[in-house]
Amino acid sequence: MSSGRLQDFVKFGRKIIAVGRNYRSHAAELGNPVPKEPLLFLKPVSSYVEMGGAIEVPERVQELHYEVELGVVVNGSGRDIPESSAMEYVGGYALALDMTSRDLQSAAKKSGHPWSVAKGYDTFCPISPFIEKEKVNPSAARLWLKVDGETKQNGVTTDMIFSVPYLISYISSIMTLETGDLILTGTPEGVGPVVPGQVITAGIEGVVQVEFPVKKR
Ligand SMILES: O=C(O)/C=C/C(=O)CC(=O)C(=O)O
Ligand SMILES: [Mg+2]
Repeated sequence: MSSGRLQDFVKFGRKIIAVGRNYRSHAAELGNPVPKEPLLFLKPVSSYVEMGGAIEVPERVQELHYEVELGVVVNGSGRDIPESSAMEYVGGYALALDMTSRDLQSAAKKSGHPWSVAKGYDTFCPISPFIEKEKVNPSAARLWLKVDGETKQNGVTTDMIFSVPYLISYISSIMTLETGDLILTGTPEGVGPVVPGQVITAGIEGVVQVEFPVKKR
């Protein structure tokens, strides 16, 4: 697949595979145990919103949280990928927000239900433009997020429990990874609520910055 099309992963990618609790600091702030193996869930590609769009708060959602994350854009099709060759399947990166209805997620957790509703509404995956592979060190990228100019998250991917190569290998042992798929690698500490009227800015230090207003759906 040409790199031109890879840059359009938002339109052509088939899956958003998200990793939960991949930073000890975030697991601790929500009172969750540190996972022994990656905790995976899927978000629909219909949840993408690109720069110029807005994050929508649905009527049913009482507490919408931001989570800044490093996204890994897959290039190539692979299953059972060894960790040693996993980086060959990285086409590039993106900065993403794993927007989460924390109230619906808490209710789902109590009932033993999946997180698809809490994580899957339209606009719940704000995304930066495609970032070339050479521009990001996935084991030392600083992620930051501000709400109305006030810093809320500031973490470094060095603190991930499971590294990008490990995640690629692990995920491909379950489902085939395909060009344009996006892996959301989890959020560092500092998650919290946003309401309509606020503006989120976020970035990978020295690489990319995004801005998304929050509005009512
Ligand atoms: O377990 C919880 O209460 C919440 C976990 C998440 O939402 C996990 C993530 O999406 C993450 O760590 O990035
Ligand atoms: Mg997340």
